[in-house]
Amino acid sequence: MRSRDSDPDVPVPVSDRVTARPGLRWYPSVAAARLAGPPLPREATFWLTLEGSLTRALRQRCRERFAVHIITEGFQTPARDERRRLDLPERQVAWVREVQLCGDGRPWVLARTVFPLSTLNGPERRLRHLGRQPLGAFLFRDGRWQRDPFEAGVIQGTPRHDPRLARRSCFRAGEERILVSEFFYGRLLDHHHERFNP
Ligand SMILES: C=C(O[C@@H]1C=C(C(=O)O)C=C[C@H]1O)C(=O)O
Repeated sequence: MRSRDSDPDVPVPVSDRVTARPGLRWYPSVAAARLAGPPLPREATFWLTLEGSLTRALRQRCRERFAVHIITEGFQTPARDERRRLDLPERQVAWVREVQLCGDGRPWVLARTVFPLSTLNGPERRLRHLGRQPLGAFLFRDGRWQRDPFEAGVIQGTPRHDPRLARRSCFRAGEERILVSEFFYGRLLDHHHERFNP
């Protein structure tokens, strides 16, 4: 498994992962999260339901530079709820990529993508070698990949600037599918998206 990509601009601990954080609860939709979960910041709906590429939306909000910071990439056994969404057998490994999408040197989104082994054939072989190229550049390029509706995640009991909200959905292309989970850091949620700056 490749370790963290050294990037002096983004001084964040490698352990900064939220997938297993105890305070994380998933809801079937943003509406369900609003009904049953704690009050959500006004900006939550914008980011949790944003259609199209999140990368593109974040790039538009950067003053200087956007960067993908690799936290880890490698073969792992996905979490149980991830295996369930991808219909993977109990012990099957998958290719897992965790990155931070950073604007002007600060992490804005922690993204975790689970690629079943069956997806990594043919042209999708390159998905194991994305490096600092954002996954969105590949998924939104040719309309082959369609996205399922979002689930909304709420992380309670977390420090203000850590990820507090999340979304996840499957991208599908024929029989292939990948699960993309995106965790939004507080600094993205605390600013009105039109006037957002880090
Ligand atoms: C799916 C997209 O790609 C983004 C970039 C990712 C990556 O580079 O690993 C993962 C998920 C997304 O936040 C997107 O831009 O919407």
